[in-house]
Amino acid sequence: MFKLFRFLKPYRVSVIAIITLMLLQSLAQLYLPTLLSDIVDVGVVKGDVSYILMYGGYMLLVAMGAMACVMVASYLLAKTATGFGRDLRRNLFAHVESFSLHEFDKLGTSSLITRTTNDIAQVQQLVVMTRMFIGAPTMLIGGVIMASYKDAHLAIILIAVIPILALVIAGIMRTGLPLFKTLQVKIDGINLVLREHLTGIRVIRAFNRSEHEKTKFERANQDFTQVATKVNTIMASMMPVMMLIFNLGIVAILWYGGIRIDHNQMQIGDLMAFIQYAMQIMFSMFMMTMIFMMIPRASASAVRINEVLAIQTNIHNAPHAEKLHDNQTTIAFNHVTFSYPGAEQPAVQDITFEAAPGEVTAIIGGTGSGKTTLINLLLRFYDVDSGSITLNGLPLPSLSLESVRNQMGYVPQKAVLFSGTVTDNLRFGADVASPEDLAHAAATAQAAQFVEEMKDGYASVLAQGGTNLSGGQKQRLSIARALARKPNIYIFDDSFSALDFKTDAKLRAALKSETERATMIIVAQRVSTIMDAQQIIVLDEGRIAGKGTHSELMKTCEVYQEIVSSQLSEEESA
Ligand SMILES: Nc1ncnc2c1ncn2[C@@H]1O[C@H](COP(=O)(O)OP(=O)(O)OP(=O)(O)O)[C@@H](O)[C@H]1O
Repeated sequence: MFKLFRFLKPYRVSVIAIITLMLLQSLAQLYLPTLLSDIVDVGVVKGDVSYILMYGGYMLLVAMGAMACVMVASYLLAKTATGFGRDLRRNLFAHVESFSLHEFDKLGTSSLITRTTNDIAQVQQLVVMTRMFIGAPTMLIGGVIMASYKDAHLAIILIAVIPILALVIAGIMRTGLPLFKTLQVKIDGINLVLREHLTGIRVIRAFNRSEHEKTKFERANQDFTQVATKVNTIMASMMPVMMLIFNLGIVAILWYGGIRIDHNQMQIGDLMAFIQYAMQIMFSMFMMTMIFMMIPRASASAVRINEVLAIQTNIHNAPHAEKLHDNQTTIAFNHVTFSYPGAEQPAVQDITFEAAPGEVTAIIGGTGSGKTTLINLLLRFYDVDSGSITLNGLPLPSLSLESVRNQMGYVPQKAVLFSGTVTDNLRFGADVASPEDLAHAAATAQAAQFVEEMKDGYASVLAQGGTNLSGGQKQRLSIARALARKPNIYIFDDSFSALDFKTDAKLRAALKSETERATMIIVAQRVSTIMDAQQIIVLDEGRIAGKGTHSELMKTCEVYQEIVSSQLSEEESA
């Protein structure tokens, strides 16, 4: 957890001020009972009214000073803690941004969300407690010293009670500590079910699985509640036990104090002050218990945050990464093999081909044959296990990630749009594109007509994820977004599947003139989409089963023939 406190560095002046103010406040609190005992022993017992008024005035001043210290410290602390939380969230978000898909797969989206929100809130809460961190031990040690100063004999009772209390707290904490970690994992579980439920709501309703989902949520919720109840029960038992031990201590102090006053070994005012110190000690132990209750949970959260911060993704810019700034790009896969982490079989194996500028390279194959994997590798979402991918002869890892991705216009298999207007979405990868450029891209992608028919045209607001559009419309906007970038490399990952045959054909015809000089990689399920490609790569179970034009493959590649015969009539395929 201390590692995370490095994020408090920018607030060191505030932190020093808070510590100083809290020390002053504690000292003032410790001084008050002594003033009270003086008022009683000197003023009240001797009937000296002016002494009472003067020392009463001192007490008021000291109490007000203590209050002012607390107020300023609380203000500074609130500012520091919220700033700390904001900085930590910002850093964690930026760090997660750098992850490759491998790290996302490993940690899970839900857990990353919990870690960025709930876990940070736990640690932030601990920073808010800093006030108690300083106040509690000072009051405890100061209280014992002052009480001993008032009456060393009576202080023996206090000194005997404190270790008993400390032992009880330690025992309870030992049982509760491991449960705090489990608690955060259970929150991950709830987030996971919730996320799946909210994103898959349509499918859940269509399949009448609402009840099943409810049960799943109930189970996750119940799991969390069980652990939370257990933790709270353990923690709740702490207060009554502490109170009991302490009250017994007070009874003992009153009893023994009474005897000492009886024997003229102690004054009444000193006993009153002693009891106040005992109260302060008890209060500081309460505060310390609260801190101890927070620390395990916050440290479990801190471990989870540090876990994320400690992950170093291996997909980053090499120290002297070169920038790719050619206008045309030749892509080459050289004996590329890649397995997803934990997978038994490589997803793609010994893949070699070249995609030249001005040409269309199509990739076709059955489901799970590795088509999207090749695209993931080309976009450097993952690094290859063996072999290499080169752009204009330069290996992908030697090039700056930004410059490589700047060259690419990627249209994913499942269209992803963002909340905002149509223009915002089209401009996503082309900040400087003019409205005319965007309209042109939309027209090429066969999206112009439906966008213009929308209530506010290009200024129409899209719902989160583009849910107010049809699948085909989303797909076309996603294509227009890639076109607006005017990239050197186009990557269409099965991007025409949501389009009807007519729109598919019109779009491809419009694309041809736009992308004449570009390197086109088209992954497709439909043979009709890629029949005209200069090169077709046929994938089968992660390996290349054939390479060539449509007519060449029709003669040489059995897998291709099977795909074609399952889709086209003989006349079309000839
Ligand atoms: N993130 C992942 N983690 C582990 N295995 C994966 C992952 N993504 C894909 N795979 C596996 O890798 C293999 C190739 O998947 P890929 O998505 O490349 O196939 P595809 O040809 O694009 O399929 P489709 O046409 O159905 O989209 C499959 O066996 C799949 O189960």
